[in-house]
Amino acid sequence: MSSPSGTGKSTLLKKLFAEFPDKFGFSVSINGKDYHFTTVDDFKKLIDEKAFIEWAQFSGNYYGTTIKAVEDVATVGRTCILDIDMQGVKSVKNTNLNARFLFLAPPSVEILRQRLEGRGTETQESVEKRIAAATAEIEYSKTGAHDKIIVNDDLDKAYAELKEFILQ
Ligand SMILES: Nc1ncnc2c1ncn2[C@@H]1O[C@H](COP(=O)(O)OP(=O)(O)OP(=O)(O)O)[C@@H](O)[C@H]1O
Repeated sequence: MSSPSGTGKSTLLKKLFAEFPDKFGFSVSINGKDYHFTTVDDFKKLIDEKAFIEWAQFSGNYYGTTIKAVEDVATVGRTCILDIDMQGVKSVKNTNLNARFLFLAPPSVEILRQRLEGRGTETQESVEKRIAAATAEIEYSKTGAHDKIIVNDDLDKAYAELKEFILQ
């Protein structure tokens, strides 16, 4: 699942997890639990072995999602939902994971801006950064890279469409 920041992905996923607490999983948990720690050397080895769907380095620490972590979610009978951006979508497309791609789109860039500002979590600078990234994400979604595009205008309607796509 990918969407520009501020579109409403967390809002919708929260509803989904509340309604279906045992059906889904993430490759890493949101709250910092369930992380798998390893040494930097081992992490670099995994990069060389192309074990990661995506990885990044922030302030000297490495973070990443391995293909195996996603497969592990499936082996316990859950569906793994990945919260990824367009780079992540491209990376997943390069794996053998049997993935389906969903893009959650804002009704317009103007409304996205209102949501980001309304959430009260962003500085003016970070709003501009997110809007610039959103424009690229929206352009990418027009290339047919996703199996489904849901426009999050009305929350209940978007949630119904999300359930229909994800449970099929
Ligand atoms: N359909 C909707 N109509 C109006 N407001 C909405 C709708 N969906 C979500 N919002 C509001 O928009 C704001 C952004 O939503 P949310 O935090 O879920 O976005 P997000 O896509 O998860 O962003 P991020 O990727 O930055 O975490 C929130 O204040 C949320 O309440």
